[in-house]
Amino acid sequence: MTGPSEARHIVNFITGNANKLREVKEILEPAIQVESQALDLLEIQGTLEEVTLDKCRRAADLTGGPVLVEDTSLCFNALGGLPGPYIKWFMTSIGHEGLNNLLAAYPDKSAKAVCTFGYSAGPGHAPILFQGITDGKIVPTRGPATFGWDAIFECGGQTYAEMDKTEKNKVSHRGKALAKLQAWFAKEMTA
Ligand SMILES: Nc1ncnc2c1ncn2[C@H]1C[C@H](O)[C@@H](COP(=O)(O)OP(=O)(O)OP(=O)(O)O)O1
Ligand SMILES: [Mg+2]
Repeated sequence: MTGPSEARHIVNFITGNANKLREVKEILEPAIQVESQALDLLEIQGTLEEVTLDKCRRAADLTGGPVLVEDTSLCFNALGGLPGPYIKWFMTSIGHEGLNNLLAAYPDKSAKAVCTFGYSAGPGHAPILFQGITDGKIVPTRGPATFGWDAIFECGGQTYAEMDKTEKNKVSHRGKALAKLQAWFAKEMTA
């Protein structure tokens, strides 16, 4: 319960991606108010967790305050988890068709979409991670190609691009990770 005298939780979500920001707002608001700064944070090489931890520390140092960051990976099981955190560069360079072609040599088209959020209370505070994973498979493009690789990731018979927003947020890697973050914030608020 939030009374008029109680401060509502506000997060400063640091991202350069407007679509991510829209999804995060759709899921978290109104319970958690989402503010944002569009900074292009340097991303290191490493595991999904290492990439987000480093991104979160960098964002806290740059803004000097509490921050939320997120990193999205798309892991092909036949390729030992690649492209993983490097999906953005693969998307930009070879696109939907190229990503499908990468799997042409393998019967296994299964993939995992992994979303890792990092929250830090500010510079010097250890980031806390919240991860969500959705299993699916890589298919030729279906649905409007408006957000990254949405149109080639199928789960439950539909690609992310074919789902309506509410439906996608319920099953998506981002929705699952944010459910964990919401539960953590709810505990913090009552602590
Ligand atoms: N739910 C999604 N559906 C489709 N594509 C997605 C989704 N989430 C992220 N992507 C895309 C956007 C990027 O090309 C790539 C993830 O790279 P990532 O570094 O996490 O994002 P980004 O660089 O665009 O934003 P940020 O500034 O938050 O790092 O996957
Ligand atoms: Mg990025």
